Amino acid sequence: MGRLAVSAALFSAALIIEAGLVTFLTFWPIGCELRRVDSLLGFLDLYSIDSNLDVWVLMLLHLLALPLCFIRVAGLIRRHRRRYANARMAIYLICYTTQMALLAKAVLVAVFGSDMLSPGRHGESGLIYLFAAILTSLVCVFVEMLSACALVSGWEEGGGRRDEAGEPLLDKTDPAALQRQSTVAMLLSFSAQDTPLLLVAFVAGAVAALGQALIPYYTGLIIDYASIDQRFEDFQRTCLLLVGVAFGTAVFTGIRGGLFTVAMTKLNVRIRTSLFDALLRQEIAFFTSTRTGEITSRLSADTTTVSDQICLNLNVGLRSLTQAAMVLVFMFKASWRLTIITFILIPAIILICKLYGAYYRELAKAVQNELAEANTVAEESLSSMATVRSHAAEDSARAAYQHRLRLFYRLCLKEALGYAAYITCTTFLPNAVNVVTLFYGGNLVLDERMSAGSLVSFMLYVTSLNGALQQLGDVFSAFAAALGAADKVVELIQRAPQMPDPGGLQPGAFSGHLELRGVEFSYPSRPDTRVLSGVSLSVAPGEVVALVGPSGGGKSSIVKLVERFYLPAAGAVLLDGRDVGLYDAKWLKRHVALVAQEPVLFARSVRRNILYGLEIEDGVPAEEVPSSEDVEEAARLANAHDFIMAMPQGYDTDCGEKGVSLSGGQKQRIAIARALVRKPTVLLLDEATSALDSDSEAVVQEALDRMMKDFTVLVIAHRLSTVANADRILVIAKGQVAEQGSHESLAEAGGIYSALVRRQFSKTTSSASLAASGRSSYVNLPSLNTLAPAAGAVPRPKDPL
Ligand SMILES: Nc1ncnc2c1ncn2[C@@H]1O[C@H](COP(=O)(O)OP(=O)(O)OP(=O)(O)O)[C@@H](O)[C@H]1O
Repeated sequence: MGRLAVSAALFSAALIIEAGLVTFLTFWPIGCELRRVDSLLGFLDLYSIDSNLDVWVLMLLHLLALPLCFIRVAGLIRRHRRRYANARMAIYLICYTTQMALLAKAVLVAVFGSDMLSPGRHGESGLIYLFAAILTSLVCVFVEMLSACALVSGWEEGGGRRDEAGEPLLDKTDPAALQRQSTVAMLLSFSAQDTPLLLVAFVAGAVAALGQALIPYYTGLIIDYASIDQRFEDFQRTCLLLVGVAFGTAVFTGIRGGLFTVAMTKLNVRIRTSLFDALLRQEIAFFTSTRTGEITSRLSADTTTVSDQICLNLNVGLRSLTQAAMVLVFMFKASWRLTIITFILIPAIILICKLYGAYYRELAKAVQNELAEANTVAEESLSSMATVRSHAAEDSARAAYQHRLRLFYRLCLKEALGYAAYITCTTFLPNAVNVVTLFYGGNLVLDERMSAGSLVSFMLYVTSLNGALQQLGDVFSAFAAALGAADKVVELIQRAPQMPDPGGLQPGAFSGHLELRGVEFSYPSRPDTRVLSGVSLSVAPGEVVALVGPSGGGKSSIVKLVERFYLPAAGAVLLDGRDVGLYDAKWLKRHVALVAQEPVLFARSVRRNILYGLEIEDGVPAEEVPSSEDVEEAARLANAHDFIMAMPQGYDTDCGEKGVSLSGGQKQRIAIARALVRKPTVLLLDEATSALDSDSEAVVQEALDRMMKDFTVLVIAHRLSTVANADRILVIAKGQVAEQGSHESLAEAGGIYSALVRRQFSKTTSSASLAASGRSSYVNLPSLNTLAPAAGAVPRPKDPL
């Protein structure tokens, strides 16, 4: 950072002084009183000196510029020493050599006066000098502009690191610079869609800037007419003109502001939509490894920062730029000498802005990160408020949040200090320049080379230019902050999902034969821990297979693989003999329905919760959307119809956020209805009753028992009644199928299952025998999971211990 800052500072200083000089060399002949030029060939005479003060101004400029020009050339030669053949280097060298020759000549003239290079002797070569000066100036400015753009957009970032051949290392090794490139490209492509709107806004802004520049001009005229020339009619006319100009300026300023606000909103909507789309595309592993607070912070805070800051600053930036350009033209018209003096201000302000921009960008990124962390901590507590309350953990939640906020506050303090230093400099510099301008301008008025009105106009221009430049500085740092936030948003938008897209298979006939063949699996967040090792199982159409076994054995992971939340590392998950990945995702989710352990409902009506994923908005053709009768039938099957009808608005009752206004059992029954309304062929039941109290469980279990007769079912069960009802039982332990068979055969086999059953009986006070429980009756017995945790398995909070 240190070396980068120093070289950026030197680069910027040289660049700015050069730009000043280029302008100086180009405008000097134009600004000079033309009566002094007998012919164009006599242009060298333009360097003749009017007063001692002029000599000092010239000397100061040249003395400042020359060493910086040398540093710049030396830096160029060092950076490009292996690339002499490079065309860019050649252009640089020609331009700078010519410029240095011009500068040397200017210094000689400034020191010894124009006699030394008389027009008579050097007229011919002088003309060539003039064209060379203008041409080289233009080329230099163009090349430097490209260079500056590259620096800002990251093409030349990376601390100037180069490989052996002197090529920038960035495209191979610097992800930050690459990210910045794609951020800028994506933002440009987002904004490009509003080009007509932005063009109109820009034209309105240019007209407003012209108006702004005219106001000081007419003010100066009014002062001259009122105090010096005493021309009353002209005075009145100019006053009226000024009112007209002020009104026109206000109208165009309003148009520009309004249009930019519209563009800002459009950009915001576009960024949010793209980001949300990108998030919906991501694989499940992304959501388990990224905290929800961080994601929502990107979606809310960062997208707003990006669109607001970019549009606002584009608006202010363009306005300031056009205003500065217009004001400069008027300033040159009023007094070229004074204009050159004020030009000293530009390098200083731009240099400070550049350095501050780099520093601020880093800080802004850190502040955004810290805020996202604080949000995550708050979100974690707020989204699990019941758990926080039930463990009386409010104090630790508050402490964690306060800790994050303290870190955030410290960073903001740093940011504020940086801002304070920046404001101090940018407030002092313009005032210092005002004093110098007044001093020199006063001298010109005393020498009668400028009218008092022109001096007043000029001072108003200087104020206007200061304002424009200060705003440009603010724009620069705000852009930097917006780019920092945009980097993260664009990174998410461009993130490619780590799972291949599903196929488009939608077979007409589907029997629901489910098979896992030699499946090996690890979670992406823990690639070294094998969760399933060579699991093979098969569920025939219409069969009910129960998965039992110790906690952490891998039962839920099997269901997640069938749902294609994850991909197996080896082996295959097949439906009707074809890989699950080949099926169309929407088709698959209609034919293979899941009732999860902890049902999630959304803040919408009961009806829409049952229809979740099957509405017209989900891309389902109108004729395939289940009817109200279908919804009610599913709810009846799920034992949910009666309690739904008992609610004030029946199926239109709002479930509240995450279904808070319903009990656990009610939520689970709605989730079952949601699965049934799809009329699936395969049902996956993941311990659907484990989180319920015994009353709710009885009702839900009854619904499940009823369902199991009609579908191919893979059920993770820890209730003996469910297990006993199954056609086949698979014992999953340590990621493998340890045993399989019927309840009776396994209970007698003396393995893991019989140990589970034995221990369950010893814990049960009730003497209800398993055999007597029958296939359809429900017996509320303790969990099989509680009996024998697998060695090495991680116990999880959901276990009903
Ligand atoms: N998202 C995840 N990321 C990483 N590891 C996970 C994840 N989910 C589960 N695991 C781990 O995978 C292993 C198997 O978990 P799984 O949920 O499949 O077991 P289970 O047999 O269903 O357990 P339970 O009966 O308690 O639900 C466990 O060690 C668990 O810690």
